[in-house]
Amino acid sequence: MRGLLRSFTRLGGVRGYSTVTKDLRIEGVKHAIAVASGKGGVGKSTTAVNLAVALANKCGMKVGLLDADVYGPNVPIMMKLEGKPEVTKDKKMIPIESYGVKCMSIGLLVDKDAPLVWRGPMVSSALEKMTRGVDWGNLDILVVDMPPGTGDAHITVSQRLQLSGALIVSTPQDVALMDARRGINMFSKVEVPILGIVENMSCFKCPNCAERSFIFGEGGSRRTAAEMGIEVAGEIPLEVGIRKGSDDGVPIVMSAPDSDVSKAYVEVAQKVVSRLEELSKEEHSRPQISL
Ligand SMILES: Nc1ncnc2c1ncn2[C@@H]1O[C@H](COP(=O)(O)OP(=O)(O)OP(=O)(O)O)[C@@H](O)[C@H]1O
Repeated sequence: MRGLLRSFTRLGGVRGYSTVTKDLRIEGVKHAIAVASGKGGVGKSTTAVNLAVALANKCGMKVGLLDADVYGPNVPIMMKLEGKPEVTKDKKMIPIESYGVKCMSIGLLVDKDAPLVWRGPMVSSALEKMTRGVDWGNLDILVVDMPPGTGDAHITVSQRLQLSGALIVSTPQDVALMDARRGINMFSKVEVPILGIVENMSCFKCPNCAERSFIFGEGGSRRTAAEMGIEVAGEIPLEVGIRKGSDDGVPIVMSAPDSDVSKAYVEVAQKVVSRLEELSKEEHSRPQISL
């Protein structure tokens, strides 16, 4: 339904009216959401992984994780995925399950150390294979770890998956926030609702300091969110255990569920669930025109 609404509005149609068409969402997948960042290295994949694990293990959702970061697919290491995906009779790949999450990554299909060189339409066809060529079964939420930046791959994923929303990850620094704004504007242009902004490494709790044991950032994401009319979906502290967990293939939500960091990820997951519920209600209450 929303597929045609979006194409319609993109072609200059009138906002607020939809009409009946083929739904482009993946069969069996209720919501696909992007975890994106304007700038690279801000913790997008770490957020995607811990969000997916929190949604599955703390919110009782059926969850998939698609590593669409074609330039640096790290999910296989972060989720300790081993082997190649099996293929069904109708040639669909079966995701590999880890920590209760069904995972698929381009990193599972290529040699570990091979350079990933994408030319022309190759990114688009790889993403097609990673989305429609996978037997996801029934999922409440498919979390998509996007490539960093804003580009062709983002538009392709937004359109192919009919994203229900996008979560933007940034660090508190101005340079990261400037790129985050670009990301937010790009998703707005393709009519993907912003679920919120996650400020990663937002503060540091010094374990050995007697005084001033908390060092806070300057609340840059709060300012950016307020200026752009979006919500702060969470603030994740800087925590050494996160890096170790990623390298060892054990997301911190699993290894230290009672830590402040894990609680922060669970709060992000709960906000995502309630925001998706709100958006579904809004979509159902929109006026519809049938052809
Ligand atoms: N809150 C945090 N505290 C400490 N380290 C973190 C935190 N979040 C992420 N990291 C570490 O920062 C590094 C970059 O994180 P990550 O790979 O998730 O970023 P990314 O935005 O996905 O990067 P890329 O742009 O390359 O895809 C990793 O080593 C990760 O373990």
